[in-house]
Amino acid sequence: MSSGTRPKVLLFGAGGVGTVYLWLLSKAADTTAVCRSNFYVVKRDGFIINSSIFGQGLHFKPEVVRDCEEAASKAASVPYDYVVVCSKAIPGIVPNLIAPAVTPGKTAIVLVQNGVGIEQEYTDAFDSNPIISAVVYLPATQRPAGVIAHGEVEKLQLGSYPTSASQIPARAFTELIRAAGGTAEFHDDIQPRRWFKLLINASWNPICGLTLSKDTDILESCDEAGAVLLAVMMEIRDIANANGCAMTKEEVEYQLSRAQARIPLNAGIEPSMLQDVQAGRRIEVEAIVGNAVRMGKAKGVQCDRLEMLYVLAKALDLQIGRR
Ligand SMILES: NC(=O)C1=CN([C@@H]2O[C@H](COP(=O)(O)OP(=O)(O)OC[C@H]3O[C@@H](n4cnc5c(N)ncnc54)[C@H](OP(=O)(O)O)[C@@H]3O)[C@@H](O)[C@H]2O)C=CC1
Ligand SMILES: CC(C)(CO)C(=O)C(=O)O
Repeated sequence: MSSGTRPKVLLFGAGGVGTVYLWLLSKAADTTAVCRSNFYVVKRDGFIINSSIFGQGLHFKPEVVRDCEEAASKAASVPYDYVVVCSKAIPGIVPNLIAPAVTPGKTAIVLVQNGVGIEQEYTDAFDSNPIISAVVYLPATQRPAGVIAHGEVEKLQLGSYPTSASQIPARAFTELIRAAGGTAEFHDDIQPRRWFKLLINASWNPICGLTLSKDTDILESCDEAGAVLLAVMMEIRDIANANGCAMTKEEVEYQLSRAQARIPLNAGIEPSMLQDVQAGRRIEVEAIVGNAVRMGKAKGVQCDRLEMLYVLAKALDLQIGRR
């Protein structure tokens, strides 16, 4: 590790999820965050996290930079051990942006993002660096800039990418998150965990984003809704199964039941894709829906409902991009 026993971490994507991990990691590592629209606010006032788990009004002032070139110049001769990517998973952009802060053969890149098929562009860009793939359960929103609301779950599931790569960097990062007080599980193969989470994201995220509705509002909208959601999730399950990540119908029903159980509590969730649509931001349509559809079609899996969601969400994303 770089300085004594404290590893050196750069966060790229200081939004809802990233800031909670920045706060946690700052307890066990030397941290710096790349900030964009929140740069001036955070540089002046720091972040405030209101978390159902860690406490309300948590104030901290991290080291912030405007981009990875500035991060690299501040790092001087001591390279980053980790670049943690918590921006939205929009393909074709981030590897170039983080490159100045990535030391070949040294810096591990940790992808804390939703979706499937998101890792390969990092392996292509950084073929001598460890790539760590992380599935994240952490409902969080940044509103206004610098103020993070975090709900009742915090869990990372981590593994190497590709699965055959050395496990040492992913295991070390898992230990770092634990040492910082977070919840982290190492998995020999992280891909089945990605698909299990995708059951929720590839179904609820586009449906809620396209309808400007919380998940429970969809379920309550008409008698047909529950069966349609189950059918979409079963298509995702079939694609996962065809790609070597077996899931049972019971696991699918469990994922659907989580939203059903929140109806009497009046506790609907606004998935991140809905929040992005409301804020006029580009959506993670390829990472969360498009990649799965393509992987399904390549294996001859029937996924008409998911494909329809992809086409609609893609058109919405392009429309947002034109505004
Ligand atoms: N939010 C949630 O509840 C959950 C999210 N996830 C997943 O976690 C990942 C992160 O999501 P979330 O935290 O919601 O994302 P946010 O949109 O809250 O944060 C992303 C951050 O990345 C920053 N960013 C993007 N591009 C750049 C750039 N070029 N330079 C500097 N900063 C940049 C954004 O800055 P700017 O503000 O300037 O755009 C923003 O602060 C996603 O893959 C999401 O699907 C998973 C579980 C739950
Ligand atoms: C499951 C959920 C809704 C929150 O953890 C999510 O992953 C998202 O908002 O994208």
